[in-house]
Amino acid sequence: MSDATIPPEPRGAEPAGAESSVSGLPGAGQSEAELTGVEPTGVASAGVESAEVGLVGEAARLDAADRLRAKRDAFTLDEAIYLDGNSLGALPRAVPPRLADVVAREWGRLRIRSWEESGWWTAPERIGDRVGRLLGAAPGQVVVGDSTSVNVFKAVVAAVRIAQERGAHRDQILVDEATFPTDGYIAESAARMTGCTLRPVAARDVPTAVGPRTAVALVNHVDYRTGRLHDLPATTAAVQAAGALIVWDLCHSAGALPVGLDAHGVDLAVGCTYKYLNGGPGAPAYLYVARAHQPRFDSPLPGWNSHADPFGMDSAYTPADGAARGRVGTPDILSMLALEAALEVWDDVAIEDVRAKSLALTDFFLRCVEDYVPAGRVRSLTPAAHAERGSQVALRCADAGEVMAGLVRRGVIGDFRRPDVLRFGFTPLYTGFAEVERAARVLAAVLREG
Ligand SMILES: Cc1ncc(COP(=O)(O)O)c(C=O)c1O
Ligand SMILES: Nc1c(O)cccc1C(=O)C[C@H](N)C(=O)O
Repeated sequence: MSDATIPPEPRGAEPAGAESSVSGLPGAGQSEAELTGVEPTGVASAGVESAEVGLVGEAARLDAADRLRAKRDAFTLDEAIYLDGNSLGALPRAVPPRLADVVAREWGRLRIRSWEESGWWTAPERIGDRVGRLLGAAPGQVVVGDSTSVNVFKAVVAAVRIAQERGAHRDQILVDEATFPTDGYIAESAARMTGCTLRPVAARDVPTAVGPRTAVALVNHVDYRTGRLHDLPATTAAVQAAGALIVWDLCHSAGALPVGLDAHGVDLAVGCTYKYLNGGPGAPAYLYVARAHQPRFDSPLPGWNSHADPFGMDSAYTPADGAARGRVGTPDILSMLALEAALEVWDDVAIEDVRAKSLALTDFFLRCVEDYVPAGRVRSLTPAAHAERGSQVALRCADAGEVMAGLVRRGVIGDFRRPDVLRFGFTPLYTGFAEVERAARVLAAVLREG
């Protein structure tokens, strides 16, 4: 980042233990007016400044009380304020040495022996169990591999097949109408392949839209655009009461909040590992098939890796038992073992603590935005109610593209979703409250400039 600049903390704010926001940054030494484009003597500035003093102090107190604070050291981060972990999580420090060992020793020296001696062959299920723990799934139900898109395909087609065994009249797939596009595209193709029709409905209306003709409902746990958290227990119960199956896309909830797959009796779920699980760009995704469905899980992609005896090289397909039935072809070992190393950071972390901090971070950001940002410039699309909020804040803003570019220039990394959404993701393992306050302060400065 060549020109990361953060408006200085207000005079009088000396947060004990808080990181310095300016020293060492390219913006250090510039006046507030130079950084923000606002004269500090202005009326608005004076009002904002007194609010800042309180919020800077509060951020310091929240950071000091944060039980997850030390986890930040487990990641490679710099002076930029990284609020894009809901797109690509930061690099865990454990990954580079582990990958170096995998390449030099396991691949370089052990070569083909590593499939067995280094545990490569069983990595999809082993790492699946590790992901499963964070999703509330008992061992043996999650397999890691492929992309989320591919796992959506496997899950939806297999779920339709199970539903149609119950009754051939089940010929509708419900899909969350605001879904991340890939789920919609794949559900549409799955519908054509299985003789179903696709019915887009709002996620909150799935419980009332589901009926005797529904085979499957495919719903996002957290909406990628607004950050709205959908009601997984109630939606799952309603879909199942109608005799259909539910498939949840957990991309934006895994690693951010408790999901409770087993506790809520979810049928199938998919998700990626490169967001809050920090598995790296293109890290393998996962597929959860509840144990009760595994014997009937009829994969539309029955590759040799999911065969009961892969090295039997039999021309007839016999599916493996358990989660391995969700495998397809040779696992992407380098990415998979990078993910395994990335997951070590979770070993002593309770997802409930992560959720508590996530809500505190998003609450605090919303308050700072409310206090700092000129009235009427942004509107939050993210629900205020905790029960309806994931781990991101989405702000509607007319000139969102330029505003996000301005934020990134000043070292606040969020993302822009067309046409008018500023998205800020909060990763409790490495995001601090002082950063949140500074991000809101920079946002206000960029908006005043604009
Ligand atoms: C909800 C959701 N589903 C699916 C995907 C994409 O899946 P894939 O990993 O196949 O690109 C994303 C993000 O890219 C997403 O946010
Ligand atoms: N998967 C991504 C990629 O390969 C490039 C850029 C962004 C992504 C994303 O994950 C986007 C993300 N799912 C979203 O919520 O918008």
